[in-house]
Amino acid sequence: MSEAMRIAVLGVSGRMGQMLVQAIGESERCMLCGATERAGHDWVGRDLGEAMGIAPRGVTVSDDPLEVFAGAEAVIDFTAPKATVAHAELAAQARAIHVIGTTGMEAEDLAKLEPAARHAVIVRAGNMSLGVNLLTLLTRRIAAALDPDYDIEVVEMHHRHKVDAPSGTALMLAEAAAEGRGVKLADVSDRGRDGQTGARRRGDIGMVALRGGDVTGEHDVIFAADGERIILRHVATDRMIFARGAVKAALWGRGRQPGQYDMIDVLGLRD
Ligand SMILES: NC(=O)C1=CN([C@@H]2O[C@H](COP(=O)(O)OP(=O)(O)OC[C@H]3O[C@@H](n4cnc5c(N)ncnc54)[C@H](O)[C@@H]3O)[C@@H](O)[C@H]2O)C=CC1
Ligand SMILES: O=C(O)C1=N[C@H](C(=O)O)C[C@H](O)C1
Repeated sequence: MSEAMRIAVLGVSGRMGQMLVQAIGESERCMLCGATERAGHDWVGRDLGEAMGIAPRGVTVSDDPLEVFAGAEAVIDFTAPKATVAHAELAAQARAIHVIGTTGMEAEDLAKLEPAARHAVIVRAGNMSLGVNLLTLLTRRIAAALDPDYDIEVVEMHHRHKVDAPSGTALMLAEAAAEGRGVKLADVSDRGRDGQTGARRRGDIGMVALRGGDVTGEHDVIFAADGERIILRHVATDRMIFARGAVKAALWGRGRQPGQYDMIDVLGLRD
């Protein structure tokens, strides 16, 4: 049996960071070797287990990613866009597999991942669950089968703490719909209608974001025509689906060529 993969969790005190600690603990194929938080965070310098209110883990939370990356085969990053861009450069230097769940990254942030991917494996997805990745395939297929008389709208709802909109998942689903239609999302996307918008343009793909309460993540893709609607829906009720997906991605990355990959690659669903 091959050696357990040494994985570090970045942004460990976060909603996803704590889930990732749990998901790594579930697998015999990997072990937690390090954890980071942003400088000034009150978990920095403390034993991770003690900070989480569980038994001591023998891992001290660090605000020095370079030191942590040096001892890791993979790092899992659900933090914030600028932090993730900085992490990518360091992961490339350390030749560590970089699993990125962070959403809200702008085109300029994504462009900065390209040089890093020449030296390291990057697996990035706006949603790491099996269900949503399957839904992207269905969305692409249905969009390809229907003409633009079927108006496509992506509606998402998340908890009140979410800081980016539309969600990474909504963007994945809208991209899949555009791909199915053979158009560029940038040319047809209609985000956040307000005021005198005029009538809906044929062929547009709309995205709407709702925020409230503790909603883990809900996404509908609606194909609306005269006389009928098709609605594809994914409802996440437990963040462990994302954390387990991220751990799977890290393990999948072992021995791969440097480059950028996504969960469709990890799940073996690319056609
Ligand atoms: N791809 C996926 O499947 C999923 C993606 N996400 C995305 O993951 C990100 C994090 O989500 P949550 O955990 O809910 O947010 P959160 O705010 O609870 O956690 C983010 C953590 O990152 C830390 N952080 C920020 N800058 C840092 C730095 N430079 N170094 C180390 N740590 C740093 C913060 O202090 C915080 O603890 C968001 O972009 C969210 O949309 C969330 C769930 C699933
Ligand atoms: O911030 C979240 O919580 C989530 N973010 C991801 C997104 O932006 O789609 C994935 C999931 O929906 C939860």
